[in-house]
Amino acid sequence: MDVRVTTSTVRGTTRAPPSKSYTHRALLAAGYSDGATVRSPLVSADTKATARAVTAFGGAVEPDSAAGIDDADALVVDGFGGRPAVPGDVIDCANSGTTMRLVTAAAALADGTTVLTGDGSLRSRPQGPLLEALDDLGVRAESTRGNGRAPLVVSGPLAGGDVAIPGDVSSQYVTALLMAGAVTDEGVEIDLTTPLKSAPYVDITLELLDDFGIEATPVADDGGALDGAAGAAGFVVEGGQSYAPAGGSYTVPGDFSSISYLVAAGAVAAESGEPVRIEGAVPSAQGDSAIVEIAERMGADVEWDREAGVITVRRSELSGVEVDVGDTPDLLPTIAALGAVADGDTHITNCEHVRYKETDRVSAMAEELATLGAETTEEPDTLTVHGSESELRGATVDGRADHRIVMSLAVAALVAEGTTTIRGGEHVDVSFPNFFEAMADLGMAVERDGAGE
Ligand SMILES: O=C(O)C1=C[C@@H](OP(=O)(O)O)[C@@H](O)[C@H](O)C1
Ligand SMILES: C=C(OP(=O)(O)O)C(=O)O
Repeated sequence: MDVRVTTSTVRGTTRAPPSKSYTHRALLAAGYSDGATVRSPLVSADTKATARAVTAFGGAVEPDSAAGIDDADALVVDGFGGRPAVPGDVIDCANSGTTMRLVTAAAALADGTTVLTGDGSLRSRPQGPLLEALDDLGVRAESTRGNGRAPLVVSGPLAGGDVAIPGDVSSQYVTALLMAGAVTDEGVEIDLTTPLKSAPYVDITLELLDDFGIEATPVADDGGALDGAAGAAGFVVEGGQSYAPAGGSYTVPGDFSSISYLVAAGAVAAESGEPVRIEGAVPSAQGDSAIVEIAERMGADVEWDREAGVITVRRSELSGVEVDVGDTPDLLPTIAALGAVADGDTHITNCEHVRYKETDRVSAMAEELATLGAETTEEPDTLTVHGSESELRGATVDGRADHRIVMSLAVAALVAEGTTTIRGGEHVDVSFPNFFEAMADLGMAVERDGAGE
């Protein structure tokens, strides 16, 4: 679907969608339990893939009312009690890397064979280190094409044990092993062979596991317990634990990766003197809350009332900065879009792992922002955007079938002169299904294939 965005200003109050990362984990953790309710879930293409996997393992995921899953205020999960059944069919993880990694480790617990696949993007992403780790733990875990990519075949059961895995490809391997490890007989000890990137995502996992009554510990080189995943040499999770959230339910916080587009839109295009207010910005373990500090460093007029969970942002002149995205890969497209509007160079460093996402987001942003008139320089682990608002001109850009590329280009399109056509606008359904409705409510001039404003 083509989306056309014409230069416009934004103002008013909007609400952050619920967190994709927490929803995936909460649905699977509820699956590992005897049953639990997930309140304020993100219902999107990716989280539906995790719900399908929970169902395939013998659980069930139902909306709490007759409203239907897309409008559910809560999802009632009937769990499989730590013992996934052998699925009756292939599990389709669609576009979701989180689903594929977390479900591959869950599948290893089943006493039989599970087959996992996904769309073309997901079948190009790296799964090799997780397959090797499971293989080392005595599970048959293979790529059908022998290239470390899906389709995958996993035959359990997994008893647990000690395993080594790199930390610089995807933190989701660690999350997967910790979540499954808690219900093994022997537990799992993970030794990182390279430093962990995207560490805050493992903190999200540890926070959620704690809320489900599961103990898992990051450890230092000397084996001592650490407070968080940053700088960890490994992780330990005891086996034989039971998932059960206090009171039988878990509430998902707002999503800071999604909030990043709302903050960026306000920073570049808020109506003069008028703020954009974003509700649902409650503090949690999400590393992507760094968007507030990054926007501030660029010169944005932004305030975060953490207690109220409200971010207020007004338009201001932005300047280029240097940002290390080792911990916050999903912010790269947003920062690149901000950089295209800012004055001077924005250097985004430590971003090689951002190439392993739904698409190579480093190249995608370098090329698509260049189409809008921004100069960009790409290196293996650095993207530099040589910004200047006056240079951005509406053009036809390719969203690369990647939700974050689409949403970031839409932010740049707010200030690009004339109309920008973004191809593949429908892919926002992966993480922020009502993105264009929310932006239109704030004032974005947007048309979607005859859908109007
Ligand atoms: O665990 C998670 O919820 C995620 C981890 C990150 O991936 P990597 O750990 O592969 O960098 C992030 O990019 C992804 O959007 C969500
Ligand atoms: C990379 C992402 O998600 P996943 O790895 O789950 O596909 C994302 O949401 O940006």
